[in-house]
Amino acid sequence: MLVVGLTGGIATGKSTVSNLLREHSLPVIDADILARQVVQPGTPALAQIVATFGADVLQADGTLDRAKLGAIVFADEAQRRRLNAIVHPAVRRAMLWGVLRCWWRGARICVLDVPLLIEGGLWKFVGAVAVVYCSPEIQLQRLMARDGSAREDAQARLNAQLPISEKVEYADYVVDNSGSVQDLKGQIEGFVAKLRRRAGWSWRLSWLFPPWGLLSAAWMLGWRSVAWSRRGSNRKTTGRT
Ligand SMILES: CC(C)(COP(=O)(O)OP(=O)(O)OC[C@H]1O[C@@H](n2cnc3c(N)ncnc32)[C@H](O)[C@@H]1O)[C@@H](O)C(=O)NCCC(=O)NCCS
Ligand SMILES: Nc1ncnc2c1ncn2[C@@H]1O[C@H](COP(=O)(O)OP(=O)(O)OP(=O)(O)O)[C@@H](O)[C@H]1O
Repeated sequence: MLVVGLTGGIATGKSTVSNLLREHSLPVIDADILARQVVQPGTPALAQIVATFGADVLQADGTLDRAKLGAIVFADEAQRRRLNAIVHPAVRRAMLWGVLRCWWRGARICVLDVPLLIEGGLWKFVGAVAVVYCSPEIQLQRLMARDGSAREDAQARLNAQLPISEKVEYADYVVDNSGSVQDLKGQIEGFVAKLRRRAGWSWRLSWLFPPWGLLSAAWMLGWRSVAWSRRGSNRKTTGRT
């Protein structure tokens, strides 16, 4: 099964792209949704959040006050790291189960929509990285319009992630979402066709004979790490940072 890591900057359009991919019958596992599920009342992650940030980050009904916690963690990197250390392991476990479910159902392609795919190092473990791009200015405008947030708050969220120009360097595919949603739909047609070609036919073999799947996954991971380290040394010799 081809596991595609879909990422981008905040509000560059990952969810919009994910919805279009679902319309093409590709299964999408959304890390933002999982990150909400793992902090539902009664979960160990929510208990750890309360122990770390205090009961003030809860609403009267016992659910997480996301706006309050967001205001804390997007203003302070150390606090954000503490939150990430609680939530990310639970999200990773849930994603792994999601991938296994896709494989079990015989999916040929499975898409992981993960905002922090590059920052968290998960990009190394997927078969292909797709980055949804738009310029930082468009990103900021869309973020402010969607969340009704002030420019400084939106900028603080943008600053909590690697700049989009750096994420693009990790991409096997770039989806340019600077234009209209109609333009995007056209690009997604081509993108899905490329993914289907890349997934090929060997997924059937992997499903019927799991050791083949494990071997080809190990080969792919090894090849990606060699290709990436070569790219890294080329960048050093050409003086790029
Ligand atoms: C801080 C929280 C409570 C704010 O909730 P809120 O509803 O306002 O935002 P939401 O979860 O919808 O996230 C919106 C976007 O913010 C960005 N974002 C979220 N968390 C982070 C983070 N820790 N670091 C950088 N960017 C982040 C992502 O691009 C995400 O798509 C929430 O984002 C959270 O629990 N974050 C930690 C978990 C996490 O890293 N989630 C991202 C996917 S794993
Ligand atoms: N091509 C487009 N033209 C105009 N608006 C768009 C376009 N693509 C997405 N948007 C809007 O921009 C906002 C951000 O898009 P979306 O929610 O898909 O981004 P995201 O990358 O998933 O965000 P997050 O990182 O917060 O999860 C939404 O309000 C969406 O409707």
